[in-house]
Amino acid sequence: MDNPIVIDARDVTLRLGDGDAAVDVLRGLNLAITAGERVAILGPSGSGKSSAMAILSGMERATSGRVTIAGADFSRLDEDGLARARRGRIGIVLQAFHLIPTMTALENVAVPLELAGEANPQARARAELEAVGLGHRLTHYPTQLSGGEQQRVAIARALVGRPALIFADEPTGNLDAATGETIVQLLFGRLAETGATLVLITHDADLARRCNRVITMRDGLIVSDQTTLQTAAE
Ligand SMILES: Nc1ncnc2c1ncn2[C@@H]1O[C@H](COP(=O)(O)OP(=O)(O)OP(=O)(O)O)[C@@H](O)[C@H]1O
Repeated sequence: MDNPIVIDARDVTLRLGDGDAAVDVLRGLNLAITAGERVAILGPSGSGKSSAMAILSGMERATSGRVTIAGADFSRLDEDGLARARRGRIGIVLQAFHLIPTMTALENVAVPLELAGEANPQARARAELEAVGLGHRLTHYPTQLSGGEQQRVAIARALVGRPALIFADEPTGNLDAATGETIVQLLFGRLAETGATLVLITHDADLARRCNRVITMRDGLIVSDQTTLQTAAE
C-alpha cells in the first residue's frame, strides 16, 4: 500500500500587509508529502521558505487555499483549533533552540506531553532525553548547556509526543560544523526510529542533499521538486 499523505497543500497563498504595503509572500503552493519522507525546502532569503513552514505547521493561516496535515483540515481551523491540531501532529526544531530558560531540560521536554494531558510526562521526557544522549543533563537549565546540547533537548521536545511531522528550520545554523554534523545524524537517526516525516528548511545545499527530496522555492513559488537517491540509512 502507498504511504499516507501527511501534508497536502493546494493552491496556498499568503498575502501579508495591507494596501500598497501588501506582499504576496506565497503565490500558489502545491505540495504533497507522504509519510516517512525527508523533504528539504531550499531557496534564497525572502523566497518564502519560513512562511511556507509557518502555514504547513499551523502557526499561521493561509490567505487562500487548502492545507491538510495528518488528516486535519488546517484551513478550516481558527487559532485555538490550530493550536490543538498541532499538538500530537507536529514537532518543531528551530535554529535558536527556543527552550524555556526557567525550566530544566527534563521540564522543557515534558511540556508538550503536559499540554496534551498525557500520562507520565516526566518518565517519557526522561526516556526521550536518554535517547538523544542527554540522560546526564536532566536537571540542567538551558544556560548550563552547550548549543549542541540545547539542540538535543529541542529535538527530544519535538519528538516526545510522537508527532507525524517534524519541521526543522536551519537546525544547525547556530552550531559549528562538527556539532552540526552530530546533530543532523542524531536528528535523522531519531526520525528513522520514530517514523516521523521531516520538512527541513535550509539555505544549505549540502544539508538539503541529506534529504530524499529537495524542493526549491523562489519568489513565493516552488520552482523545482526533485527526489534524490538518498536512502533512509544515510
Ligand atoms: N509581516 C510581513 N509583511 C510583509 N511582508 C512580509 C512579512 N513577513 C515576511 N514578509 C516577506 O515575505 C517574504 C518571504 O519571507 P520568508 O521569511 O518566508 O522567506 P525565507 O525564504 O524564509 O527567508 P530567509 O531565508 O531569509 O528566512 C519576504 O520577502 C519578506 O520580506
